Amino acid sequence: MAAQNATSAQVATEPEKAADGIRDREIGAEQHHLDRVYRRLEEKIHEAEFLMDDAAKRGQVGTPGALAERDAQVFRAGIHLNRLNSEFEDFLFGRIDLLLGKDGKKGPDGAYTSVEPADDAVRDERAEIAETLHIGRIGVLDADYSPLVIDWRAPAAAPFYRATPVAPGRVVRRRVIRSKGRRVLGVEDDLLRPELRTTLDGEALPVVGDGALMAALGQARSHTMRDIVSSIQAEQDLVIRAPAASVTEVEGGPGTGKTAVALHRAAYLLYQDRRRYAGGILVVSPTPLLVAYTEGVLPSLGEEGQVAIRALGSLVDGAEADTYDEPAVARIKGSSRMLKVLRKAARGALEVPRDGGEVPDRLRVVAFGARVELGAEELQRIRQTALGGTAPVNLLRPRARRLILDALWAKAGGARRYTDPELAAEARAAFDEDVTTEDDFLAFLAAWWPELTPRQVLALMADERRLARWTRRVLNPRETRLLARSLGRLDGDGKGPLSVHDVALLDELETLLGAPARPRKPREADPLDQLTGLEELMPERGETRRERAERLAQERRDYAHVIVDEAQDLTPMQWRMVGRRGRHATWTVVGDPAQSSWSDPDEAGLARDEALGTRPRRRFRLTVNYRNPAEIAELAAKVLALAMPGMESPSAVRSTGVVPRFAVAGPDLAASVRAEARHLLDDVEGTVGVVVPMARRAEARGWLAGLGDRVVVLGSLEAKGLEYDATVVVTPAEIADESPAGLRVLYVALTRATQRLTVLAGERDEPDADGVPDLLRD
Ligand SMILES: Nc1ncnc2c1ncn2[C@@H]1O[C@H](COP(=O)(O)OP(=O)(O)OP(=O)(O)O)[C@@H](O)[C@H]1O
Repeated sequence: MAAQNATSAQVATEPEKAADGIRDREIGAEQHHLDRVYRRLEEKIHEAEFLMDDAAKRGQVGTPGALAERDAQVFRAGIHLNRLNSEFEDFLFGRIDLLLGKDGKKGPDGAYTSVEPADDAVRDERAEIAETLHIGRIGVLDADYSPLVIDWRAPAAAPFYRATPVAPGRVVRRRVIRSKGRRVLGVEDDLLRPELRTTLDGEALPVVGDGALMAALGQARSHTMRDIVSSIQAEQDLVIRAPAASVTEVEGGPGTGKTAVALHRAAYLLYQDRRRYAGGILVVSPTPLLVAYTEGVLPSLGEEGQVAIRALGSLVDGAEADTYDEPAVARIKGSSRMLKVLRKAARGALEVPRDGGEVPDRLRVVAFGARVELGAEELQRIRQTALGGTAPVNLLRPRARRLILDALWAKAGGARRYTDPELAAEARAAFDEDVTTEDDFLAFLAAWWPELTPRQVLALMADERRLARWTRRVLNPRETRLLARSLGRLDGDGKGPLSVHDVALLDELETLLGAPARPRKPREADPLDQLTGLEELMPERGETRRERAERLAQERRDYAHVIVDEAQDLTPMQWRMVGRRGRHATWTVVGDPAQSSWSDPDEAGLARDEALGTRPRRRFRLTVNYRNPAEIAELAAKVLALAMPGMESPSAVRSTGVVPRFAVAGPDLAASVRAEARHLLDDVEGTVGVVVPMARRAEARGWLAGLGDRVVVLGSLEAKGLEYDATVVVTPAEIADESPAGLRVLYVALTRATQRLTVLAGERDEPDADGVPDLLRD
């Protein structure tokens, strides 16, 4: 049998030989073009180097502006060549052959702008190719400014992605070119106007291969995501190039390319309006695993540094959370009810003694040679008045200080002593000076109105009795207990492991507390201050109020565009956190309600609406599943029907002919998982993901030791957005039972594989004789 195969592989038929000949010729043609591109780039570098050299030799020849321009040219050319040589394996990846355009107008990239062909471009099924464009990751112009390569994001490249046989526009043939370094390795063609196959210009237009998409989808997966720049599909391209105004919302099932599209959109926006977006695009991702998986995509598109990809647990500076609360706790922490609790906590924290001390209930000072005292009630009243403002608690401290001085001044009878306003102001200034330089007063203030950090307040919430005062009428006693217990991980200063949901609470507290004031720089007393009584409200460091506002805004980071991936998973509190980072931003929000692990979609929807504000929204839907073969998608659809009855699943674009495997775990679950993972490692070339219930995540880490780094184990919530050549989904019923959104989490787990899926049933799955779990039977 093997010998027979070898023979048939060696002897090619005549048509095969002819096809090989055409393929070689076409590869040769593309190689020729690529060589030309490289020659041109080298030329540009030499040109730029020469200019620089020349400029240096001639000293100050030319204006400084011209010299800077030359340097910039050298710099740009250098970057081009560097990228070409090192980063971009397939720098030049596409070509379109186009009919004559309707109006004959050309755009800035030298290509015809019209999408539609001229009326007489096709006559009696004959036509001429009027234009051939090569598409690449960056644009290159020839010496005569004709386009050698068009940037994939340029308008002229759009037909490469948008043309379909139903609406081909001017495109006759679309070609994907595969290359490595400077060598063209292959070409794959789609003929979009099959009627012109043999009649173009009187000659055949050769068509090679089955199209690039299938080739891309069949490739083995690694631990990092690839860009899809050479095979973006029309419905995806519409999203990528949607105008940036307002909010772009994208929904689509698993594997429809939402993440890929969102990242390509970031690159597109930067290309479109670099000035506006440079340094200001934030991509919010649900997990650090997904950040690690996707962060290589933008550099591969030539965009590095301008886009911040952050996991929800790392959005707040200094916090790096990747632990998960148990579902019941996560539900409390994520709910918008927490806002009320945190508001009370931020203010109530002032009343909690710090560092083993007490909150003082009286203030005694000596001023003008007399003792003046404020008692508990007076202090309480002052606190309430100060807290009457809506400003953040730390920023109300100067107001409280001022109110105390006022009260002391009144008590000391200061106001009565002077009738002349000028004298009164002077005396008051001296009084304030006396009081505020007393150590006792400073110690009192530090204890009575301490500057609070978000972490400290969070830690204070770990005391159940105290927390109960802040959760009254908002959380029930059981919820209060769960919340307090989960925060017990933190020490008195709030140090300790944070959960992903804690981070949104920290961010909310930061807003409620305000940044603690910086150490004051002693400054000359301004007589006007005394008169207006405003000095305490003036900011530190000699900043104006406006400067301070700007500094605070900058510290918070306001982005120009915010992309939210897996948006269905954001809790209301997380929406508030993300919303604060995009108050003036345009947005791209991608997600799939069917994959939501949040239990109350309506509550999250309201928070999302609030974060996005009243900006107009443009909605898109992606309908094709590029990840899962039909056999896997079909199985997952059974869970979808249970999780979200009536929700349509996306149609899978390919099929492998291999149905999912069902196995039943033996008494030693670890051994069963290992055996299944091993099987799959033999079956596929790339990665294997083992998805376990969250509760088994810790124990499962040891199960696969020694199997190599192609296989990874992850908790069901961590599987979000990731994909593997093959997956083992362990004990589906346990995953489904783990939280109110468990069925949707299971749907996510079942849709991670690009080739093979094994379902390993446990006892709770009630497998039938074929090992099929109850949940997955028809
Ligand atoms: N046009 C395309 N060409 C080639 N591959 C594609 C294309 N669109 C999507 N893919 C591939 O399909 C897979 C799924 O894409 P992606 O992860 O972006 O989907 P998703 O909608 O975010 O999925 P999920 O909702 O499950 O997280 C990826 O491997 C991606 O590279």
